[in-house]
Amino acid sequence: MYYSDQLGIEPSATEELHWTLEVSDLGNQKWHYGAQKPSAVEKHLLQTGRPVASGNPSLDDAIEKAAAYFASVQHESGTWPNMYKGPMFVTIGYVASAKFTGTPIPDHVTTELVRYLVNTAHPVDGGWGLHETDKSTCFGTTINYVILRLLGLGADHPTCVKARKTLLAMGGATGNPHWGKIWLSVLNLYKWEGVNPAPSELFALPYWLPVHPMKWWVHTRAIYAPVSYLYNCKAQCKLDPVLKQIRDEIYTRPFAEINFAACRNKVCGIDLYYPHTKVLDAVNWMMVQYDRYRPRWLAKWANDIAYGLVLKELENTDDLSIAPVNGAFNSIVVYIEEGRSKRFERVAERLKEELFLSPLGMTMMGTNGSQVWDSSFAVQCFHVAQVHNHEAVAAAHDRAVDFLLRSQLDTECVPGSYRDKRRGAWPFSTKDQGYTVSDCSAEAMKAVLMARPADAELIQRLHNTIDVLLSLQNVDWSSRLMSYYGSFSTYEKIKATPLMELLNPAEVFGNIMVEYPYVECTDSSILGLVYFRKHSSYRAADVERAISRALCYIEEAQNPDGSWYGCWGICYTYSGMFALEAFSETGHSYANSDTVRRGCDFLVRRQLPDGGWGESMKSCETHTYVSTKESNLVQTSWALIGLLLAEYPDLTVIERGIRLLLQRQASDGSWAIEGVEGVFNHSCAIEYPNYRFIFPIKALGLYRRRLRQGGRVWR
Ligand SMILES: CC(C)=CCC[C@@H](C)[C@H]1CC[C@@]2(C)C3=C(CC[C@]12C)[C@@]1(C)CC[C@H](O)C(C)(C)[C@@H]1CC3
Repeated sequence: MYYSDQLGIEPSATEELHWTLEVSDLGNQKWHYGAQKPSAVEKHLLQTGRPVASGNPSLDDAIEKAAAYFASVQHESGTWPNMYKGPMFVTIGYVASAKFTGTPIPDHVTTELVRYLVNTAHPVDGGWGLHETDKSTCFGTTINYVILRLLGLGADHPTCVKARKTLLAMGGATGNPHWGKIWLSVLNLYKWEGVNPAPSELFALPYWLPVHPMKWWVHTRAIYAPVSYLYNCKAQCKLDPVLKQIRDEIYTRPFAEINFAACRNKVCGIDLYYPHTKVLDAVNWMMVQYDRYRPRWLAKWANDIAYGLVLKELENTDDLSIAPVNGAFNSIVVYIEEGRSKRFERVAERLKEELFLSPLGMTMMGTNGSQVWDSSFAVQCFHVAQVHNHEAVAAAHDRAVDFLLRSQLDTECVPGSYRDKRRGAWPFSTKDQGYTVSDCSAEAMKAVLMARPADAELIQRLHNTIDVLLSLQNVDWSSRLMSYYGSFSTYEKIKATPLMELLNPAEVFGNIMVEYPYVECTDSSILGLVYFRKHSSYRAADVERAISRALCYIEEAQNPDGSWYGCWGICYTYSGMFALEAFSETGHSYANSDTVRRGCDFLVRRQLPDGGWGESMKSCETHTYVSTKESNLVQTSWALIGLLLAEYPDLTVIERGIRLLLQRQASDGSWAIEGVEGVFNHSCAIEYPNYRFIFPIKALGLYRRRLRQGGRVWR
């Protein structure tokens, strides 16, 4: 029973299966309301009852059943739709955009959005954090409280009463970090003079300057372009009775008495992950003076430049935007410029693709999905487990491969977008989103090569992938200087110095200003290149050199205790798996490599008494391995995959982990969601529900292979 049920908030249909999920050929997803016969996919996503655990299946049975179950919940588009949730600061974008632009939110959506927030409120204090499993913070509590009130929940509703009490105890909404203050200002619940400056003039600076925003990390610049526009015109929603009431509810003092300018640098201590540097404070102070005295025409001129960049982003993403945060800001900016134009309607419509439904209710996801990433790993795990051509799996396997082939980027961005060549690469979610990611490209390439190893036309298509991938490696002089030579970053190679982090204004996230070297991205890139090398001699010398440089980087990035810090999954377990796979594919194993040996020993030392592994989100925040009490299915699989690929000699260690995977499997072959697996920017956790199939299947498959090689059988 959900908390929302206890409070009498009924799901938008007494049967939640009244909802249907529409998915296009390119993986774009949208939930619709209306009674239709639910498919296996909707049942899988919305069912609440779980089958009981099945005891001890045989290894073959477990693999067979798991793969068959996973195949059965694939959508016919070749994707595995799933709720990519966790961050608690995204839905505000959808609700604020609707409020600002006067776009109605349908009742059934409203109900489900409310239900999700009611169900995720902190059980003790009733607030919300940066992500779903976080402690309550000022940011999370303020914006989600505002959402509930805008969606029509009364101030006297128990959920609001409890959250408000917590918010006021934290000092009220003036303690919000930068982004919270921006959303509040857009909603006319705060004053722009209390927001640290983000002038659009930054985008008008000459590109050769090392601080030019178009050299920042793609997400940060994609968000700051529309934000700077809103800042320069001090955009504000029309004040109405509800907003007036909220103004009276979220502060510890009457709105009219608050000195907003004095709150510019005030951030609630609970929220603070990345405090301002002195450099940022000084720059902010200067920009405040600038903002005060600059002529109106200059602000407008700079805004035209920022708007031009927003339009290019929309063109390059078919009106979707890189992710919902900038998508929501973009929709407001387009509305200010064009009113309810055709473009605005389409941007607002596409924003809805980021909403997803679960038994808890509906929320806005971190991106429009994880389609390409998941389908790549799914294809790979079917091959590793040698079930890709089994009757229950073959069709799903082929559909996933076709989806990947359809999703390869085949156009360039419009000129003047400050984007690199992308033809041949793959994105994380969908082709429409259209942003190259290094590891997504490499893993997708690996998957299609596993499926169609002898396809000459495919190899030809992959030449472009190789060109993009090679262009992404960090190999210029500054990378030598900063010792990330040979590494790969996420979307682009590093274009501006990491010293830019001194100007990180976000307060709640680390490492967002520029690209960084990432061990996982480097590992996956190696894997992609190694697979390609097996099938083609295209740019052989370059590929060879890229692989060896990347390996050197990973060796250097290893910590003295043998671990690698993971940035996109929790945490050392995730990264350890990727690193060990990269070494294994290049001929290094426990027997012949000291690096591998230390990597394995680190993992083995963390095995829990029940044979599994469990790592806490605190590892990411504190950069030290923090174990959970309970072991976790996905992390256990990661550790096992690493050890198996490294040919860790002691099979009993591995066998204990394998038993745990089998014990947790339900009688229908599935596994339950156990906890959050992913992370970003060191502080925000995000769920990857498909990992609970992909990685256990891969681990079991590798284990079976190992037993067969040794001529042994599972007892
Ligand atoms: C702080 C900001 C800007 C918030 C918006 C959220 C996005 C930045 C997040 C949500 C999902 C996210 C973590 C993601 C990634 C980057 C940052 C994203 C897009 C990437 C693509 C980086 C490379 C990684 O190896 C991997 C492919 C796993 C992830 C996938 C999700």
